[in-house]
Amino acid sequence: KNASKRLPPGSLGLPIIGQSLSFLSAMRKNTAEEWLRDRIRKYGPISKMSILGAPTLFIHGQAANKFVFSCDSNTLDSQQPSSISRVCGKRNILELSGHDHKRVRGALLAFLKPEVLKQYVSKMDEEIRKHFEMHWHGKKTVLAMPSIKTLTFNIMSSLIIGVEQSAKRDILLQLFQQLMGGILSVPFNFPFTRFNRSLKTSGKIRQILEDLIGEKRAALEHGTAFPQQDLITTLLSLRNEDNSAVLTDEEIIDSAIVIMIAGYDTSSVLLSLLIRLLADDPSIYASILQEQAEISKNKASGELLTWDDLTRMKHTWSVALETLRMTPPVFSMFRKVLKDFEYEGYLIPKGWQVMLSTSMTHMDDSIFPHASRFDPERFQNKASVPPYSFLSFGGGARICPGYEFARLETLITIHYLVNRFIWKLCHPGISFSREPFPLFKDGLEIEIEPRTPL
Ligand code: HEM
Repeated sequence: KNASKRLPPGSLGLPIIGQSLSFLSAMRKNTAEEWLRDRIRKYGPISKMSILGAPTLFIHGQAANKFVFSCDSNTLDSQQPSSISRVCGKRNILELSGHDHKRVRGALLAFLKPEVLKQYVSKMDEEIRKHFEMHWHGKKTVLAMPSIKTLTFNIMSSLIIGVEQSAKRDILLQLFQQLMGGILSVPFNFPFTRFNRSLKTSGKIRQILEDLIGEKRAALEHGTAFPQQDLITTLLSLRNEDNSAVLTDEEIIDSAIVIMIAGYDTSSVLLSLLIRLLADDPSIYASILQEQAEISKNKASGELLTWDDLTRMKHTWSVALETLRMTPPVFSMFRKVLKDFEYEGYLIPKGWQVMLSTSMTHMDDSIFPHASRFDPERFQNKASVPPYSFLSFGGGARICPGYEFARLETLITIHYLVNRFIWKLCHPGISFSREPFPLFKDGLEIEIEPRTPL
């Protein structure tokens, strides 16, 4: 056979199931990195397998990451399980490609870019303080992970769809939690399946968002809302040269659903990991407290944080980035193969998917020296992190547009946490399973004490 027509080494396993069950079980046991390491030992950094219903090319290394993130979108594009498009809508950003993807992404960034988000620091600050005052102060123990999930949802709700503290927001939180339950499920739409429940919930959320769009459009027309009030008003206000809308209502609804999902679970994982780290490591806790106390020292009681304050939280953000390196919430990324291509002499057929592992890259000693050592100094100087090697926010045309949003909410939350509380884990040494995002089985239960009175 012609060398250029060889398929990569490895096995596609059993029909349909392939290696899915063993991979998902490793994810749950938090040993997926070992699982992939074993493959690399056996087959090298390029191999084939079959997971999540498709033949898969697994590639590892900085050059592999560069290849995937800079590949043209006619060859490789976003790959999502079909349950996601059914639940989130077929015009959501993850499903769009080429020009449509660029247009919707550009529209989202009109709100998510730093120049706009900097105006929302005080709004996030109020939301975060209120959360701690209502749910943490006066308590002896807290289930930190669910509590932080509620917090990040509330921040998203208030800034992204403009729904602030109200019965409607509580309903939306419940609906989104139900939606998440079936978003990564086998898409069989029979009564009582997780998928069926998610689809029904998605219908209810869409109705609420449709009504919201109607209210916001009217408010913009009457001048009682302003264009950059939240993401939805921003999207409704974007116009082409001929005054036509840049996004359809369907695209606005689908994008809002995806953004709410993409934004709140990932950020809550990062914050939960930080809460565990700071409980476990007194020296990191002390170094963060020192930076944060320095910032509060110059503020009057009750004064809100500003954008400038956040730019001074460099060490805290380095600790967060190092946490994301050691435990990336998104373990691996997938791309769909849209046409045959050749990779390192192997044929990769149309219809396959390509998988990259973030964790494997982050734990590669040739990229991050002494990779298993927690060292926030690596991120003090951005230039010292080699390109295509820090993948927690992805890369290329689909790199996470929520980076700045996540940075702001993380820094403000950590500021109030360390200034106001001392905490320890109720179950030291507690680990998490990946479902697919890291989930602490005990809810990350902590014992808390106030550091300063309110
Ligand atoms: C610590 C927090 C976060 C992490 C670790 C994270 C991680 C990621 C990753 C890895 C991707 C790329 C996936 C791929 O290429 O297959 C991504 C995409 C995305 N993220 Fe985030 N994210 C975070 C927060 C957010 C927030 C707060 C928002 C919204 C406000 C957001 C919105 C999105 C969207 C819309 C995409 C899809 C982009 C596209 O397809 O062009 N993310 N995120």
